[in-house]
Amino acid sequence: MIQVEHLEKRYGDSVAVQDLNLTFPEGQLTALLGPSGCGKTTTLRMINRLIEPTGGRILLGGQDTRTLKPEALRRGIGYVIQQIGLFPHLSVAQNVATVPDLLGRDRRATAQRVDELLDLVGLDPAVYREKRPAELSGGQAQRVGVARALAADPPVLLMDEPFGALDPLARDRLQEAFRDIQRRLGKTVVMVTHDIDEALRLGDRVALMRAGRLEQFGTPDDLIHRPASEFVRDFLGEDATLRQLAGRPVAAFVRAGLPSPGAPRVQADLNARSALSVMLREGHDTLEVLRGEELLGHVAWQDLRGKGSA
Ligand SMILES: Nc1ncnc2c1ncn2[C@@H]1O[C@H](COP(=O)(O)OP(=O)(O)OP(=O)(O)O)[C@@H](O)[C@H]1O
Repeated sequence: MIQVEHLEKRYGDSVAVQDLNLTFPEGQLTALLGPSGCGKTTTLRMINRLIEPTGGRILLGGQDTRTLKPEALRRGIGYVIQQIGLFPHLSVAQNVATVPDLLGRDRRATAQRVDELLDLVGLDPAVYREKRPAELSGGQAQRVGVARALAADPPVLLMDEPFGALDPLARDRLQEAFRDIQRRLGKTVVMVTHDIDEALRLGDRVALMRAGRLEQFGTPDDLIHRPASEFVRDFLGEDATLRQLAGRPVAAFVRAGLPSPGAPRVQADLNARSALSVMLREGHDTLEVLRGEELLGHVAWQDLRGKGSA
């Protein structure tokens, strides 16, 4: 758990972050969202003391981060940025092993862990272990960056626009993979993004900032259905529910029971927003949902409308 209390960062007369108070819950992913220049990156970098606050404090597991040496603090916190900065002269495996090597961990155990992590992020170790960063696509390099951040098994991960530089397809895939990993490993993640879809889709919690202050902190559902201000409502936009539907498979809305005759058929992994489009296009308020050949059940119009966040 990371507690932020009255956090402030001033640069001369200008204030980047102002009286920020919030708690990043343990084992959850919190998205830091907001317009350009609102203080997201500054907040993130104050957590691992790449930037020193000018006021307030941050508690990590109850301990004031100012009482720790920055290097020691950072060893317990993974950090992933958009330009991940892999070492070009080292192999993928050596890149992932950077921190365990630094900590003097057993070589053989580290090698095994590297393979496990490559596997976890969806890169076949036998194929990628010995490659150099220059031989990787952007998405693959980003996966290596995530594996490297996980290598020291830090309880906390800070991520700054980690998927920002990827094309939409690669981004979707890596987002999904990362979400899975995060749930499985129970890491506490703070992720800066300016992408509303990404925040609503990946965040257990979303902290929406505006001009250095916290505008709203809550679940995606809270922000969409109970916006704390006009700013929140405007920022998320009219189609906030649709946005959230886009991030969920139609399978999440399936109910058992007999479908209406002639209902169009869709596959379970189709996103719910597209399922809604199929209903509109076909003029049916029900769809049959299949996984492969198997009928899972059906989904109805009212199950999707207004329930993007249910
Ligand atoms: N070193 C610095 N000196 C002076 N001002 C700075 C410095 N770093 C950041 N700022 C200012 O602090 C404010 C917050 O910057 P920050 O990078 O945290 O914003 P952000 O929300 O991450 O923006 P973006 O989404 O564009 O990356 C901005 O107005 C920025 O101009």
